[in-house]
Amino acid sequence: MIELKKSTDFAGPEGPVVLVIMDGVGIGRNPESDFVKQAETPNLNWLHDNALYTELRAHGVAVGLPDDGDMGNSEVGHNAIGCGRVFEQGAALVGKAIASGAMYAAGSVWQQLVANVIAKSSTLHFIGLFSDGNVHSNLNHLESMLRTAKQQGVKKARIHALIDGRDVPPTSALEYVERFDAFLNEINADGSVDYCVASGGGRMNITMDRYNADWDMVKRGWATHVKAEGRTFTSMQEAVETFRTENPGILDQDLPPFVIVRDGKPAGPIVDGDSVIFFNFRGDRALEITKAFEADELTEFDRGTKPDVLYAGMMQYDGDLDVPKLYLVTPPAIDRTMSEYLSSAGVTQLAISETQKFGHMTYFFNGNNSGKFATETWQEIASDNCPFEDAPRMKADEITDVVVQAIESGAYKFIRLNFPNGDMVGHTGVVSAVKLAVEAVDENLGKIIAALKKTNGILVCSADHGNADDMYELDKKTGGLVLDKQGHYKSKTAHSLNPVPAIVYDPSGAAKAHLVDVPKAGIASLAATCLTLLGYEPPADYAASLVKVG
Ligand SMILES: O=C(O)[C@H](O)COP(=O)(O)O
Ligand SMILES: [Mn+2]
Ligand SMILES: [Mn+2]
Repeated sequence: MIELKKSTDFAGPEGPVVLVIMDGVGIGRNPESDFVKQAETPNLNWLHDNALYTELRAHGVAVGLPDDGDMGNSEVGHNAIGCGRVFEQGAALVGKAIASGAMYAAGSVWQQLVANVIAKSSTLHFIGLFSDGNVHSNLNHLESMLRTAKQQGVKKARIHALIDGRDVPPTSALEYVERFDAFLNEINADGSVDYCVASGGGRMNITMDRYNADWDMVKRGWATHVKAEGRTFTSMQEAVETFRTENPGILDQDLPPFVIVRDGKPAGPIVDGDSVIFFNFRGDRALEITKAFEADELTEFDRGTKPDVLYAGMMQYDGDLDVPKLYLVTPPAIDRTMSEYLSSAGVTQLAISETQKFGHMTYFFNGNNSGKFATETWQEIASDNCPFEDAPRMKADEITDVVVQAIESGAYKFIRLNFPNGDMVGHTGVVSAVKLAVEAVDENLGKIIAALKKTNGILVCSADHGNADDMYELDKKTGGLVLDKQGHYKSKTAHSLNPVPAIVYDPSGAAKAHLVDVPKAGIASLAATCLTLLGYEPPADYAASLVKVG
């Protein structure tokens, strides 16, 4: 049984502590590409000057990624914030399991998948994000698995490639296609194996929906990968080039689905007896396609006859639901989350966001577990299914209405919320909309501050990683902004490597909070900060609180 100790310095505020995660709102380094700076943000500006303000690391090893060249992301960010500690995550763990050979060892799930296709002379399929963004997947992992499959006697492999452009530059698909074609040429060269791409499409068009926002994406993915139904091409390169000619300006993430044909037939439908690996390590966008492969009954769409395959995920995606049944790498054992501690102390908690980030504040925040603790209430505001550049306010106003009511009701001592705008609109690359998105967050922050003033609550405001603060491509060598042929800045849709703000505002002053020096502080310190402000002693192994009280 875990236990949270009351602080002897401060009994906690009269009103609630409200943790606001401004998804994708970092602190930019280049004013021209920083659309947080360029937005009108009177509330953030005021907080910067009048509240406790510091900067936190939100990328690389500070959030459990393999190295400091890795940008932050929502999974590792919300895990760190909610769990108060830094755990090595999918990107690092899969890399290590491959390097040590543990992933392929005798008795492993990998061995079961390989044995299945060898025994049945069937096909080993790989579905996943065709990327080296290290957010959901890494192409290095796919290439390692294909090499190992060849060594172990797998004759036929098919790859179903979800084109990225969201964790990597927006129209970079052909760079990955070229790299992978060269890899396939090499691996197929001695004629002993037949490995090729069978289908694919843009990741925001097929397969990788999350949080039940749009199951039609999964339906299209199923038709494409499993049934091999759809528009046909002879190569992935031909598909990408054709779609771009037909729709100039289309981003990779939105590319339509495609099926590859060889000798007039689809190259790789998924059929009875095959093995299937979903090679993304991150869970949010893996859970729905996993359900489509695993569930006996599926109500979300008509799958037709489900092929009888051996299915595995790269990792376990949900520790509470034990999904998927088979997985290649064990995720970090994340225990004693802030939600669990608060629940053990009887502290009432509200978690809220709109659909696109709802699981971030619940499932990710609680360490990739979908179970709810006793004192938690979860509230989801339905997201619109529209291009977010057309509706940059998203549901920020609606989320805030509920939060303000929750603050004023006195029903919750701790409220946590995520405003998706900076991130979701940031991923579109449309900078005029990004500005409006950040302004919507700022305006709603103002309403939350007003409610906290009325109730003597405390605001903790931060972000999980940057995005809107870095909207143009940077030259990796010089760090300067890249220009396209017309001399314009090149738009960027991925997250940034920038730090994020951390703000503590206690309008009544009851906590007598002051900042303490936490060397190399990262966003994991937000958990201990919230616990301190609620009047508790943070657990000894949590990353240090940013404030002292009393
Ligand atoms: O899944 C996504 O939308 C992107 O790959 C990463 O964005 P997120 O980490 O902010 O969700
Ligand atoms: Mn995020
Ligand atoms: Mn994002």
